[in-house]
Amino acid sequence: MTHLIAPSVLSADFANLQRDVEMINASQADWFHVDVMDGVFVPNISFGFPVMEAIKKHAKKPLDVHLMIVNPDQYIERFAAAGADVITVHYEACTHLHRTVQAIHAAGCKASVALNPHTPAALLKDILGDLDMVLIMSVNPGFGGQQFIPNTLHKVRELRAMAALIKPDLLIEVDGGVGLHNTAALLQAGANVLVAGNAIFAAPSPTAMITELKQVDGSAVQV
Ligand SMILES: O=C(CO)[C@H](O)[C@H](O)COP(=O)(O)O
Repeated sequence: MTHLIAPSVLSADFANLQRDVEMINASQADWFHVDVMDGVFVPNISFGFPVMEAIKKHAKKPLDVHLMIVNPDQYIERFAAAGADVITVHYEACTHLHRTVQAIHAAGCKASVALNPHTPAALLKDILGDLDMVLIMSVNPGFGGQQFIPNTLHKVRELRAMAALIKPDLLIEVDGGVGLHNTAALLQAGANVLVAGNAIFAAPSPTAMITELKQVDGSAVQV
C-alpha cells in the first residue's frame, strides 16, 4: 500500500472547523487525526467529545483518535460511540495494556499504541501481534508545531524490523514535526501513516501540501 496522510485537526482553525474538515474531505488525505489532550498526561488541553462529534458529522474519512489522556480505559466506548475508527492509547498511560487493546477491538475500532520519544520500541514486542498500528511520537506530545526528534528514524526502523517477524501488516504512524523535509526518510525507514499539522495548515495551500506529502516516494531515499 502507499502511505496514508492524516492531517492533525489540532492545527485547524477551530472557528472555521467545518471549512477545514471539508478541505480535508476534498483533498487526497486519508484520515482525520484527532488529538485529545487532558491537561494531565500532557501539559495541554485540546478538546473532547463535543468537538469530536462535530468533526464526525462532516468528515467523510476515518477518524484516527489519539488519546493523550490518563485512564483511557474509562473512555474507550465513548470515543467509539463518538465516531472513532482508530483509537490510539499511550503505552505510558496504560497499566494493563493488553486489556485496553481488547477493549478497543471490542468497541469495533482498530487498536493502536503510542510511544513517547523516550520509550523503547522493544517494549511492545509481546503485544505487537494484537495491534493494528503503533504511533511513534517524534516530538514530546502536547503541542503542534514542534521540531522533529531525529532519533525517531532509528525507532521506526527498529519497529519495522520487529514487525516483519511478528506482524508484517502493522501500520506505523509517525506524529510530530512531519513535513516535506523528512517524509521520504520516514517512509524509507518503514513508516506508512504520517500525521502532519503545522506543515499542512500553515502552508499557503493546505490541499496542495497534502498532495505533495502524498506523492513523496520513499523508495529512492537512503538513510
Ligand atoms: O500529537 C500531536 C501533538 O502532541 C500532534 O498531532 C502533532 O504535534 C502534529 O502537529 P505538527 O505536525 O505541527 O507537529
